[in-house]
Amino acid sequence: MALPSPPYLGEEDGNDNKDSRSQTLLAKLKEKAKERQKHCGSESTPSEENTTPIDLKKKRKMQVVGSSDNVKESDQDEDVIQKKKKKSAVRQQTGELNFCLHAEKLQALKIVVSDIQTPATGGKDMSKDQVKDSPQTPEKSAATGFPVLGRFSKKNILKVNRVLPQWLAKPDLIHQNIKDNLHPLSEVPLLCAHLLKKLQSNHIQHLFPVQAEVIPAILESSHHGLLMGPGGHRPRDICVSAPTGSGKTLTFVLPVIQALMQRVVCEVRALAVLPTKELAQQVWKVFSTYADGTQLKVVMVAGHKSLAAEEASLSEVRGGQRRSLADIVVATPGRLVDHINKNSSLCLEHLRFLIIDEADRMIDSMHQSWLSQLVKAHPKSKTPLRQMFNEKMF
Ligand SMILES: Nc1ncnc2c1ncn2[C@@H]1O[C@H](COP(=O)(O)OP(=O)(O)OP(=O)(O)O)[C@@H](O)[C@H]1O
Repeated sequence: MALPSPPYLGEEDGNDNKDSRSQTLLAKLKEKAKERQKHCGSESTPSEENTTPIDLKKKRKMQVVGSSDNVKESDQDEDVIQKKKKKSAVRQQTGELNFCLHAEKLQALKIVVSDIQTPATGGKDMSKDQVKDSPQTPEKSAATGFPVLGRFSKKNILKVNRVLPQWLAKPDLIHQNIKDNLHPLSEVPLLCAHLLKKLQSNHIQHLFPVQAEVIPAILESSHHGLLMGPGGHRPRDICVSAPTGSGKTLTFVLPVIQALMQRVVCEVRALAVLPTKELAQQVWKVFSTYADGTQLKVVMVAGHKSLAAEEASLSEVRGGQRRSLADIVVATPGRLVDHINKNSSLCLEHLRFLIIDEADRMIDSMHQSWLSQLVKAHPKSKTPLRQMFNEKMF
């Protein structure tokens, strides 16, 4: 039996059927979606209050995934619309939550800030006077219990008055103008005939101001011997500060030679230390010039010769006994330390005059610790340093 074929309704009728079917399907889906929305809304509302935005997102995602299992592929468009709607709802909710969280944070910050500003005044600002009077140690915040840092009071610092020693605070001032303050040799007291003659033979008729001031002072202090100054006191140390070319070299050369020229036994009694070999050579030359005609011997140890040659010029051994060959030694710091450390030919037992020329530059070479080595080499090293400096210092 043949089945009755459906009546031909034309192409338009077929299309209508399809449309009506899809419309009904769409209507169903919409209903489902509405139900789901209602369902989701009623479920999520109470719990979302206690969840973080991240949890909410996860939840939404789970729901979306769960719902997609039940929906057919043809429903994807509708699903996307629903997702967007949900997302916007979630964003709105999370925005509110974020706002709430921010507000809470701000509140917390406000509490902390107010603690810092007003720990002890119950929220009121402290006046400047109160801050000044506040204790030195940091207080603990009443609200947090943490110590509040940075609240140290200002203390008036006592002004320190610099006190210079008398010899620096009240120095003997010497005229700067050399030409208008020349002193004829005949007027200079205590200068011996030998040196006057030597000066004249070197075409010097006048002494410069610094020379006229310092030479008599040194001669006076050594007038009663090398160990004792005026009144039985130890000879004074002397510090001279004068410009270049003012004649400082003769200022110490002349009195040292005059003080030593009557010596009986040759021993190193004067030591001049200079920063460079060239300066040592200049000073050695001046010493040699004015020591000429006396029995004084001037020796230079500045590295211009080998250490052994310098050693030989300092002393010799005769009859099993060491004999000094130098009364006045002119040295550079480096070589001086070498001789002190490496051999015993430099004996400083009888040293009476220590001359530190170019003292400002010599401070730079103090890293060689030549001065402390010198003090150690001196037999009076166990006595205080100032006694070591009984000699004159320029
Ligand atoms: N009374 C004097 N009359 C004439 N000339 C002098 C006199 N005293 C020193 N001179 C000469 O003046 C020059 C400078 O002297 P000197 O080298 O002693 O100065 P200084 O103060 O030691 O200088 P610097 O700080 O550069 O060593 C030298 O040529 C020296 O011969």
